[in-house]
Amino acid sequence: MAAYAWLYCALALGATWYLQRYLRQRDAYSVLRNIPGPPSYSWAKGHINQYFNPRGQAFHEEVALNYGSVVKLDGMFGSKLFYVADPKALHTILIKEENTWEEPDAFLALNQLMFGDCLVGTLGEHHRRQRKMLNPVFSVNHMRHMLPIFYNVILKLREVILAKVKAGESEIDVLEWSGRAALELIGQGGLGYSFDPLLVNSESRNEYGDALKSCFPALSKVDILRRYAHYLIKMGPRWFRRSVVDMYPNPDVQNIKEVVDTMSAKSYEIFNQKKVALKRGDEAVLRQVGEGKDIMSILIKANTAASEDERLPESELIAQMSLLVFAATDTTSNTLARILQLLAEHQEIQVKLRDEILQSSAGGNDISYEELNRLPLLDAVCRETLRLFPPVTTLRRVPRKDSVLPLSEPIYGVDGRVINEIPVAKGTDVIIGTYGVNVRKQLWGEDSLEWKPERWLSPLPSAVTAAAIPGVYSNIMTFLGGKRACIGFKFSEMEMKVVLAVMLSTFTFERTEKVIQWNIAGVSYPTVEGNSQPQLPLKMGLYRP
Ligand code: HEM
Repeated sequence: MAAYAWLYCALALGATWYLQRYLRQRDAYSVLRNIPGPPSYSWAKGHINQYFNPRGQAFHEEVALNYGSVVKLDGMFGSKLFYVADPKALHTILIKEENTWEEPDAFLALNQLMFGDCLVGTLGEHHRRQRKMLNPVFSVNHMRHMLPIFYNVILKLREVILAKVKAGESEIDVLEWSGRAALELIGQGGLGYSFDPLLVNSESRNEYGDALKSCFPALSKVDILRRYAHYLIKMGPRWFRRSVVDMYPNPDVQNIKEVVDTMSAKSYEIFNQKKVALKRGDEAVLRQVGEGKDIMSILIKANTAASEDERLPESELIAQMSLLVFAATDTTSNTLARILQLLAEHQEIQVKLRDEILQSSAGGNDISYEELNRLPLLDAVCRETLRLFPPVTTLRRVPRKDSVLPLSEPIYGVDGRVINEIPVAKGTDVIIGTYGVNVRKQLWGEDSLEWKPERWLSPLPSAVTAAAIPGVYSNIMTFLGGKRACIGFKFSEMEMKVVLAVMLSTFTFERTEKVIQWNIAGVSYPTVEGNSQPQLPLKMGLYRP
C-alpha cells in the first residue's frame, strides 16, 4: 500500500509540474502562434526540409524579407521554432540574457565529443575562463605580428598558381586553393604547424589536414545519431562509451571515430612539441614553424603565467586546436571564393580594386597592418560580401528559462494585433536571423539584395546605425555578437585582405560558362551544376599592366 502511495504522490507531482509547464507554454505559444510565417504543408516535417536544405536560398530569402523581423516557422511534429532578426531581441538573446540563451544541448555535446572541452562545447563561467585566455591572441596587436606569416604563405601559394597559369591552365578551381590557403594560414598562424609545403607541381597529403577535412562530410552521414549526441554523452563513463563505439557495426561511425582519434593524436603531438621547445628556450622556439608567434605558442606561455584560478588545464588548450582549424578554414575560404566569383562577375569593381591595391604596397610583403586595413575598396568588398552572403546561417539558441524578447519595432500578429514584445517559453527553439538583419530593407534600403561594395564608401543609412545591431563586426550579424561571437573575425578579415591583395595584383579573374550554385550547409559552399563536389572554377590569367 505504502509503495502505491509513493507512486500516486510521484504521479501527482509529475502531473502538476507538467500542467504548470503546459499552461506557461500555452500562453507563450498563443503569442508565438500569432506571429506571421510561411504556410507549412507537413505536420511531421514542418519547414525543416525547406530551411535546412542545400538549395534553401529562396526559402531563406522568403523568411528574411516577407514576414517581418520575427517569423514563426514549423519544426518537426507540430513543434514551433522562430526566426529572430530584430536587433533589440537579438541583443537580449546574445548580450543581455546571454546566460539564459544557450546553444542547443545536442550542438554542445557533439562539439565536446569531437574536440573535447573547447569554446564551442562549454558554457557560462567555464566558457568565460577559456575566452579570457584566448581573446588576447586574437587581438589587433597580435594580428600585426602575424601579418608577415600570412604574406609568406600567400606569396608561396601565388608561385604554385603562377606555375599552373604559365603552363596554360586557364580554368582554375579557386575554392581548392582558397581552401589550401586557409588551412595553411591557420596551421602556421594558429598552431605553428605546416599542413602543406605549398610546392609547385605537388599536391601534398597530410594526415591531420585530411582528418579535419573529412569531419563534416563524415558527420553528415550520421545525422540521426548527431541529434541525440546530448543523450549519448551521458551514457556511462568514458571507457564504456568508447567500448560501445568500438563495437558499433556501422562504417560511418567507425570512420568518425578514426577522424576524431587522428585529430586528437595530432593535436597532442603538436602541443607537446611546442611545450618542449618553449621549455628549451628561444633558440628552439625560433626553429619551430611560426617562430613562436603563432596563437598556440602565445597561449601556452600566457597560460603558464596565469594565476592558478584562471589557468586552463592542458586538455582544454589541446581541445581548442582542432576547433580553431575547423572554425577557421571553410568559413574564410568559401567567403574568399565567393568574393572572387563576384569580382569575376563585376569586372569594373575588379579593375578598381586592383588599381587601389597596386597603388599601395599591399601586393607584396611590405605593408603594415594599419595600411592594409586603410584600403577603402578592399575593406568595402569584404564587408559587402560578408553582409550579403553570410556563410553560417543555421545558428540556434534555446532559453534555459522563460524569457521575454522586446522588439525594436512592433510587428503585426496574424490577428492584426500589434506585438511589442514576445514571451518565449523555456526550451523554445530559436534561429538567429543573421541573413534577415543583414538584408532587411527597412535598414539597408530597397537595394539590400544587391552586391554593392560602394555602399560602405559613404556613411551607412541612419536606420542601420540607429538600429544598434548587436554584431561584433560592422553593423552585420555574420560573425554574431556577444560573448560567443566569432573570436577569429580579425584573423579572417586579414586573411581575405592579404589573399585578395596578392592574387589581384598578379592575376585576372573571369567567369566560365559553368553554372555555379551555392549550397546552404553548416558553412555555405559552391558547386557546379550537375556535380556535387565543392568547387568554383574561374578563368585565371596573368595581369599585364
Ligand atoms: C568568414 C569567416 C568566419 C565566419 C563567418 C565565422 C562565423 C562565426 C560564427 C557565426 C560563430 C558563432 C557560432 C555559434 O555561436 O554557434 C563563430 C564562432 C567561432 N569562430 Fe568564427 N567565423 C569565421 C572565421 C573564423 C576564423 C578565421 C577563426 C579562427 C581563426 C574562427 C574561430 C571561431 C571560434 C573559436 C568560435 C567559437 C567562439 C566561442 O564560442 O567563444 N572563426 N564564428
